[in-house]
Amino acid sequence: MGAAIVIIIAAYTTISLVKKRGRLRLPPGPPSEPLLGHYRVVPLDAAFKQYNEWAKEYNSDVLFFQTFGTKWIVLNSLRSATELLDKRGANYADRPRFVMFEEMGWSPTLTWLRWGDKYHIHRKVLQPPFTKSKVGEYAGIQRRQALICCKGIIDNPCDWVSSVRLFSVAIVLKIAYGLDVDGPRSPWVRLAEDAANAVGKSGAPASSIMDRFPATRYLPDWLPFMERLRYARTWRPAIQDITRLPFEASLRDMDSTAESGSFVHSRIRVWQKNHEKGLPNLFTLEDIKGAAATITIAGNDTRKAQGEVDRVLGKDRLPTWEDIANLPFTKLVLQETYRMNPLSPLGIPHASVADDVYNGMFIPKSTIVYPNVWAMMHDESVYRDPFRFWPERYLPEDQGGNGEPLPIGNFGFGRRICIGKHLAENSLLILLATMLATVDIDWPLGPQGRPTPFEPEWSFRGQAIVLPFKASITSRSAKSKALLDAETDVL
Ligand code: HEM
Repeated sequence: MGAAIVIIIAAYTTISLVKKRGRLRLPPGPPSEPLLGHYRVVPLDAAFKQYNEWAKEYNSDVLFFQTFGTKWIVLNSLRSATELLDKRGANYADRPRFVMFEEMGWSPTLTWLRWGDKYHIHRKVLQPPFTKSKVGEYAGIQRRQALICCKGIIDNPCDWVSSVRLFSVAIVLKIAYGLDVDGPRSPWVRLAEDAANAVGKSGAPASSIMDRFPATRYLPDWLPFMERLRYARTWRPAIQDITRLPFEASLRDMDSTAESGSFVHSRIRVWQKNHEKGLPNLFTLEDIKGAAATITIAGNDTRKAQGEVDRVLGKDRLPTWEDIANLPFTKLVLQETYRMNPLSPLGIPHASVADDVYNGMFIPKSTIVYPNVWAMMHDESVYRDPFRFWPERYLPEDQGGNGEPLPIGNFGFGRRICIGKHLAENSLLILLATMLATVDIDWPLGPQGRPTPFEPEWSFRGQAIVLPFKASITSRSAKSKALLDAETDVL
């Protein structure tokens, strides 16, 4: 019975596609399997690398795939991504349905919402607190957490990962809920980390068997090919906890009048006012909960940069926000980090609203669109020696650089571009500048007691997540340590 349904869906999709596209061709792609289409052809791990290989093999920056009636294309060049997702943005502003994330227990959240009224309300509420000018209000929190992070790294170098986790969690929990996180062992850090891992290792968004064929979400999860349904159900409590627990704690704070300017507190005040006046609340309490969780989930040749930091600061103080403008090379280091390892190598997929034609290729309505950001950032025709970490590549030729363009796409494209871009960039810049001023990071010591280079390992199941690695971490100098201790003592 199940097989018959699959055959009917596959036949129906093929016939309607042939009818609609007339003489236009679909973008090319590798051969598919009978019934399953490309389901087993695309690898779960590091799919972006395989897509990049296929783009070369089929000599096309746009590739087409389908399975169980679900169609998707992959954009492997910046040119196609800008043309479709930016210039024709209105037609590509939708998202596919994220069935696996529904199964994981997500409430309505901006990132996964389909294009429509609910989406517009969420974006209207969530965007203003994160505009370029508004994020300046979080500068104090960010600098404070950068200092705490660097002190933690120096005091406990073997567990540098916990200090970095604390940095990102403490900033977003303060902004979203007004919560203070008191150290790397805080249960809030664990909670946010679990939820980020649940999403980050769940595979490229909208690519599970449930996303391709939603009825499979009702199958028993012990079946051998339902690995990702098992994953979704295992991690469901983590998503439910991150949505519920900080929200409840934030409401308790509000009751005890320890109110902050946090996102939740200000939205609850709006909600209460409307409620008292008998006005409709389009942004419901469930929406506030989901939006705050979104902020939490959504929310890195250093010696040369160190030299720049030293020149700007001298050695008698630690970086402040005023210094950031004078650290152009440090900014390039950050850009090169984005380029080498984009956090979401296949972005977060968009979906097309209506049929379209690009370079003579037919793109049907409701096609899922993945920008292969990793391929764009490793394009040899744009970046010479793309696997080399080389921040100078962006400098003009007369300054010893290569005049290459800054990477585009790490924060997405078009109407769905990341709302947290400015917040994230500021956080990373102040952390990087503070690290450069206070910490020396080198290769770990090998058996002969000498620094030994190695390649860190990555998890590429979904987001690109570097696995914890050992490094030799020391304070840069007694003076920088004393400055750090003095500043963190008074926090
Ligand atoms: C380095 C950190 C971050 C990176 C690399 C990143 C990257 C991205 C990407 C690739 C997208 C998809 C854009 C698209 O669909 O084309 C996105 C969307 C989004 N990001 Fe971020 N993000 C970061 C930090 C943040 C932070 C701190 C927040 C919270 C304030 C945030 C909130 C969002 C939201 C709400 C969306 C969905 C926008 C929509 O669908 O309309 N992000 N982000």
